[in-house]
Amino acid sequence: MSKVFTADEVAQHKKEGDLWIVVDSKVYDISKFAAMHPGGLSVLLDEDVAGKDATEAFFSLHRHEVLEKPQFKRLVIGTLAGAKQTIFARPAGALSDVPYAEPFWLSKGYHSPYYKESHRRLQAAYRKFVEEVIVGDAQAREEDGKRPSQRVFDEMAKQNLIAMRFGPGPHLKGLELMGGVVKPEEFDYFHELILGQETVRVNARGYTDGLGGGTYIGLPPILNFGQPALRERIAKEVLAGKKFCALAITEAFAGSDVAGLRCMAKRVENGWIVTGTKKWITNGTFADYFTVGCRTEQGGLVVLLIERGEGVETKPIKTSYSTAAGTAYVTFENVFVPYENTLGKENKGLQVILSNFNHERWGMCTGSIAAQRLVVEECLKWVNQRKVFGKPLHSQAVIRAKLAAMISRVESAQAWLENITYQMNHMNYAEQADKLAGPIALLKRYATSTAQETARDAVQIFGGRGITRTGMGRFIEHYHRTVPFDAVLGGAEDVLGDLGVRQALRKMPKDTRL
Ligand code: HEM
Repeated sequence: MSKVFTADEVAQHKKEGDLWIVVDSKVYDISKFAAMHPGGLSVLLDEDVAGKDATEAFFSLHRHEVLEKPQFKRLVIGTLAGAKQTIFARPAGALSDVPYAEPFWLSKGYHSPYYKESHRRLQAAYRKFVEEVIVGDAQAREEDGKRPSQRVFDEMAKQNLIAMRFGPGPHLKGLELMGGVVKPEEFDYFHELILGQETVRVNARGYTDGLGGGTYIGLPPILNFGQPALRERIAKEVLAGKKFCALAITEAFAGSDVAGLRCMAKRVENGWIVTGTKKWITNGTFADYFTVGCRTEQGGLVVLLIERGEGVETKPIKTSYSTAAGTAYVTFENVFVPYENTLGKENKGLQVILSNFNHERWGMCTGSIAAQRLVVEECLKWVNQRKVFGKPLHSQAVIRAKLAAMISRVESAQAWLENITYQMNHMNYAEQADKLAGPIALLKRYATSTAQETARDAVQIFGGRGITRTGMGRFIEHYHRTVPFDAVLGGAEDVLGDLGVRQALRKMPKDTRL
């Protein structure tokens, strides 16, 4: 690698079997690799490529990460005399300096009233953790469809990250959070927002849901409505990453209209007998505990904690994201559930189900908006390096107009999210339910509908690459394919929009007139 070659020396090696090229100051001997090159041999024998500096050609066809792979790093035999490396991968954990790639509070020279030092420390530590511990597993599992590796859950549990995902609260008491970067008593919703936004950087939507998505929505009803003994037992195992929860509300018969559930719970001595089905249950294929919404014989609803066991069957549902999310169809056949597994009161199940919706939807907004931002960064980089008609792609006004819309959408969504997060920090749970259910529903509707516009624009910018699962546009293809999830989970856009407006109308003063 230390050897220095002149341009003339490199130029001597320009034929099949004896082929060198230069990419970003490094000399590659691709004599043997050329025959295996996925882009073919002929492109490498082109007179502008063989024995030449092919940096520009390379970067218009490959992601930088190709050069980082060990099998390709090995092809480097030296450097080009007088040339300097100009393109560097962002080191693990570092911030991006592409404009708008980071929210304002993380962009050099900008300010924010919301974030303190503990937020910055958590962000820096967790980004590094995500890139060093999670990304590799995420990309591999998104591909093979297996659930996130136990190793990742174990590492997360060591840092108490699983506990932190549930936001501020007594469950954090006495814990050392991410090596002590934030104290349990100072942990607030902005810390939780950071975890939500950084996690999506793994760019694997199914995996992200696999990484505790079910627990994120399935555990809170247990923590908030379970008997103390049950609560403690389950929280201990789940926060340690050893057991997993799933929230089992939706059915083939009922989705956003939870009042229409058909899964039946019959009262028997010391408990319940449950029979019915549930569909689209995130983490269901590997969950140990199911927080299940059931109809009672009185026609009301009850929420029960059902443990995996006799009569409980789960089978995977293939959706447009990977089975790493463990999305399942769940059947309960005459399952006996002890009475102490009742969460909240009999026939008051709707209250239990609805109680966590705001927090859940807000959590979805954090991820959805951060994912939108990653797409903006991908597009800005691409338009900068891609040449069309001899000029960078950004020299086209229509492309700049698309970027203007994309940037505006993500910045407005982030600003709205931070405002709501600030409100959450200053309200108790009941106030949040009263005052923020509407705004959170409207924000989620906005975030996910703008996300879909951004996905469509990004595909137009990337062209064929934006619909190809490998290569330059692979994250755009992934985003475009999986973006509808955010728009459906936690309530479809139209339902949420309607909820937001109905909440506002309920609060209209009776005596107001134009
Ligand atoms: C060190 C040198 C190179 C390595 C290690 C390399 C590696 C690869 C790899 C792994 C792919 C598969 C797609 C991807 O993962 O991005 C690919 C595709 C391709 N490569 Fe290269 N490549 C090299 C140099 C070049 C050069 C100099 C050209 C110049 C024209 C070229 C042209 C192509 C083309 C046309 C494709 C297909 C792109 C597509 O399907 O969109 N490669 N290369």
